Amino acid sequence: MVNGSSTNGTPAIAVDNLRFNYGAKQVIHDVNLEIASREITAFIGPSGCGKSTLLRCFNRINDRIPGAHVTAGTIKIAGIDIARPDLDIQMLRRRVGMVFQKWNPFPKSIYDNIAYGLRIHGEKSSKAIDERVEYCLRRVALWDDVKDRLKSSAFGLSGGQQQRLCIARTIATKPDIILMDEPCSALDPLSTLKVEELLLELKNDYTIVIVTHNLAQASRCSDKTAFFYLGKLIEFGTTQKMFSNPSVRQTEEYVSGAFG
Ligand SMILES: Nc1ncnc2c1ncn2[C@@H]1O[C@H](COP(=O)(O)OP(=O)(O)OP(=O)(O)O)[C@@H](O)[C@H]1O
Repeated sequence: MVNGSSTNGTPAIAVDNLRFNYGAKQVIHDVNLEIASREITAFIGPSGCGKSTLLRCFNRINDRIPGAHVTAGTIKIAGIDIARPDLDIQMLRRRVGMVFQKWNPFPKSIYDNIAYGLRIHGEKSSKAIDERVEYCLRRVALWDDVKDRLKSSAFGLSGGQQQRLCIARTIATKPDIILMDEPCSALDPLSTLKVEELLLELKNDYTIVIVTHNLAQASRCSDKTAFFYLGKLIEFGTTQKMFSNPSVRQTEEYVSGAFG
């Protein structure tokens, strides 16, 4: 069971000597990484370097891909090894929520997009559900836009609003960690800015890990940055240092746009 957020200095996510394969092909090579609570950590690196794969290891969503498997090492969430045989996977995915590149609201009303997960997790009180729906929509700055059309289809919202609805849906079930895989890459600049503002607000309560190709976004939003290349973690540090004075030449070349 993943139980509660990390406290007392325990990292929100601790990756220890992780190796990961798709079939016979190794795509993550001996990664060691500690992600602190209540921070935004950005994963950057050229296409195919393993950012999304590593992100998807954190809630074991890769388990759904035939042949995809961890071959060595461990991942601990709030100190709990998520490979434990008795781990409750549904609980893990509730604690470690995910937002995808292409927003994917359910084909339901705006209200039901959020209420659905609450009901699935056993909430029966309609008053409690109403309150949670409003709270989540306020947290993502959507409430004022949608409060008069909660029963309308989520598909009637703009792309940026749908993505914020998906974030609201993710926080509805009170995760500790939110994984975001290129959440803004299909959004226009204004919607991107709104999501970035939202991330900065949400990090007061959640640990956020974001995969992004947008280096300006990583430098604007994140506290820490991890740079990956060919499945290896090349450098990890404060975003300020990673972008202004990285220790490794490859990092410097990547953040300065020399390759990737
Ligand atoms: N389902 C899969 N089956 C087999 N190989 C895969 C699968 N998904 C990804 N890979 C391979 O694993 C490696 C890492 O891919 P991954 O998508 O994690 O990288 P990434 O850094 O997130 O790339 P991008 O920025 O393009 O999304 C790549 O070589 C990719 O081709």
